[in-house]
Amino acid sequence: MPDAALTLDNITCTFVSHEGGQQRYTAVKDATLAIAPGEFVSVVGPTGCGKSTLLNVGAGLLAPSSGQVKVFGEPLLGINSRAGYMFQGEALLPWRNALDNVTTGLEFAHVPRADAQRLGNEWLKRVGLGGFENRYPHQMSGGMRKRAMLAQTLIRDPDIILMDEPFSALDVQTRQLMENEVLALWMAKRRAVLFITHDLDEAIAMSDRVVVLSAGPATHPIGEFNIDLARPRDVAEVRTNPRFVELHRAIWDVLREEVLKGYAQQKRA
Ligand SMILES: Nc1ncnc2c1ncn2[C@@H]1O[C@H](COP(=O)(O)OP(=O)(O)OP(=O)(O)O)[C@@H](O)[C@H]1O
Repeated sequence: MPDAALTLDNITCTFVSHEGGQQRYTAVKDATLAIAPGEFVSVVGPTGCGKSTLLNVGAGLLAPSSGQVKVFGEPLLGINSRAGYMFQGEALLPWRNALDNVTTGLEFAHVPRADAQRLGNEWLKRVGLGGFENRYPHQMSGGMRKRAMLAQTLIRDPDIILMDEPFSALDVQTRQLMENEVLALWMAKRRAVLFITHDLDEAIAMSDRVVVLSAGPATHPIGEFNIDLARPRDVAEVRTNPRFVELHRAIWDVLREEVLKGYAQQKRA
């Protein structure tokens, strides 16, 4: 069997709070998750359960307290250079136009400027921003900024794509358009994707597999579902498929209780 693209093996993350004494909070405990090359995996879980923490561990931005991360079979030490990371918030530099934002990563990788600009323009076209290369972030809509961020993440053709609720700030229509665009780009390249979302519909519509996390503290996977819906998929149309409805019910059965627990904890906090 080929190595998984990304393996999170028995990961535990304990944070130490320095406010008011040395309080410890174990956000993630003994979490194991593997993503095959070319596989699209979504992780869903209640708010604040530890989804971003797991993604940060996979990106090499956060060292786990225990456990191991492997990238194509090799232990990860430091930043995961085979991964591209698309954050939840705004990641564009306000003083750079769309083209210069999209090519930032290439610049860090010392790609010659002419090559970077050619690739940048190609990617801007691919995400529907052809002709907008000179726009600055404040001159773009939320959807346009997300498109630029997508191009910024994919331009280096990473083997692993990590996405943390990338479209949560968008209106429903723009969001569905972007989801379809991501699927089309993914179908063309078939990279490993770890997609974090709290939206179960989005997770099912996009993924090959949906992993459900327990409410925190000590979050870990408690359910895993293969999404056997045919591809290519249209994220809006697939929601009316009877199998989608069936999968939604089965996953929600597991997720519901965790969401309620997470909600109760937030109210207590
Ligand atoms: N650096 C840190 N120091 C202390 N606690 C942290 C740190 N990072 C995360 N936490 C805590 O760990 C828990 C999990 O946070 P995380 O951001 O991973 O959750 P999430 O599931 O991604 O949340 P959301 O759904 O709101 O995006 C939270 O209780 C959070 O407060």
